[in-house]
Amino acid sequence: MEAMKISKRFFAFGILTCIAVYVAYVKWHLGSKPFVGTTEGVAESRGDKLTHQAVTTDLSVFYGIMFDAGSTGTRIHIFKFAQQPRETPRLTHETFKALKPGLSAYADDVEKSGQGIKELLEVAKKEVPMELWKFTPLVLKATAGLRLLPGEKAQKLLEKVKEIFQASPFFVRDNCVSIMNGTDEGISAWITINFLTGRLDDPQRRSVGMLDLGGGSTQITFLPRTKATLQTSPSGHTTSFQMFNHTYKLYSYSYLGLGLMSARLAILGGVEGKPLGEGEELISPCLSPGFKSEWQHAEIVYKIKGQKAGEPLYESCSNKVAKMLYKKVHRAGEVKDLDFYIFSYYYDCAAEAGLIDKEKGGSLTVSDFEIAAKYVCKTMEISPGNNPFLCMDLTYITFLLQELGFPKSQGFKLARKIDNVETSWALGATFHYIDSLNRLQY
Ligand SMILES: O=c1[nH]cnc2c1ncn2[C@@H]1O[C@H](COP(=O)(O)OP(=O)(O)O)[C@@H](O)[C@H]1O
Ligand SMILES: [Ca+2]
Repeated sequence: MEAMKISKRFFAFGILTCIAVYVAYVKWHLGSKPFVGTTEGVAESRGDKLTHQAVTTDLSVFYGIMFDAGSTGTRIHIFKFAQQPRETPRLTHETFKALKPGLSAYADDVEKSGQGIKELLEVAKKEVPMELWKFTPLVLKATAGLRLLPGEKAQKLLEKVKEIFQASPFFVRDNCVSIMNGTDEGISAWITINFLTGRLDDPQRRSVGMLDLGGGSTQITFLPRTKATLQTSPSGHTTSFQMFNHTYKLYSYSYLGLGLMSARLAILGGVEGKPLGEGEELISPCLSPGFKSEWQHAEIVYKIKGQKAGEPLYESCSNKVAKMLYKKVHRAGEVKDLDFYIFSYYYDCAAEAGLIDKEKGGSLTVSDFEIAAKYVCKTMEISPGNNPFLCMDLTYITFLLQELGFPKSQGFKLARKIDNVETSWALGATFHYIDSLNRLQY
């Protein structure tokens, strides 16, 4: 694969420094075995034999493993970095594998939760050369699924994962398994997208914002250009973070319960974690009239039903969605002047509706979602089709984007991968983690 250059200024310098310190750190931490594929400079100081080895294997290779324990699935990202002597390191490859359901589905059967984690760890063992296993950091971060679970249940699941991680041959620290807070999730995804589009290392290029629509929560993150945005934001909506000797002041907020699956439940009138009573069913104006089925969410099965035919489906559904979203979302004025990438269920729904190519992604406006919602809802007045939720989902997205402050004409970019790397928070979080190892040293 064509390698991507991290390169230039602070970012290149930062990553160089932090990898060097990180190597020093793991060597110090784990003993003094020579580091395979060490750089020429390091090897020279270690005597003839190693110098010779460095000439023949002059490429340093580093890996980082990040598990994304999302509400609807668990995914492993294995990142490979390469560094030529005296050159900046490059992200050269990502291996990605996803499993369903998410960790939270095993809340009442913790033992079973380990199976998927072990399966994904096997992928890492195949991908990372054996001699680098113990230098390769292994981390799991959980998002909305575990945030929504009672604390004790979530902790038990995390303990189980930690046990498995500690028994693995990879480099694990005490904080290797955690629930990530929503702001960090947004920041990490923002780092990923700005890194992959080459904006982090080029101050001349304006950064892009990002919107992620998960199953349980949804995030908005961008770098404000006006002071007014930072000054008028509600508390908790702005954040400062440091990475590679640079401080960023971002607008970032995660709405727990407004991920697509949680939103479906709220639109249907259900309550998270609460099963329906005997004979009860959820009747929705967003489902095809007369449609009847069962829907499972967070391990609970709900009986669901469409409303009797009457008002046009899009009108009745949008009234319901607007009510559900009323006063839940902050409108940041500046967003209409910025470029945004949108991820996850925004992408999946757009692909499902045929608005973008499933593989290649594309560009869409809020209006495109609205037109698709109106069209799909119209067809659902006759038949539920293959995806009985599509009218609801597209209507929800249309309203959510407007509640966030985007006008109908706003365009968005949709990309699942850029240069063969998943556009997920995982890469940004890996950079951040490596940087935190760096800070640990000083
Ligand atoms: O790395 C990824 N690559 C592709 N899609 C992803 C990735 N991570 C999450 N998704 C998408 O995110 C959505 C589910 O969100 P998730 O399960 O992460 O919920 P959460 O973020 O609310 O915990 C799905 O559309 C899934 O395809
Ligand atoms: Ca997610």
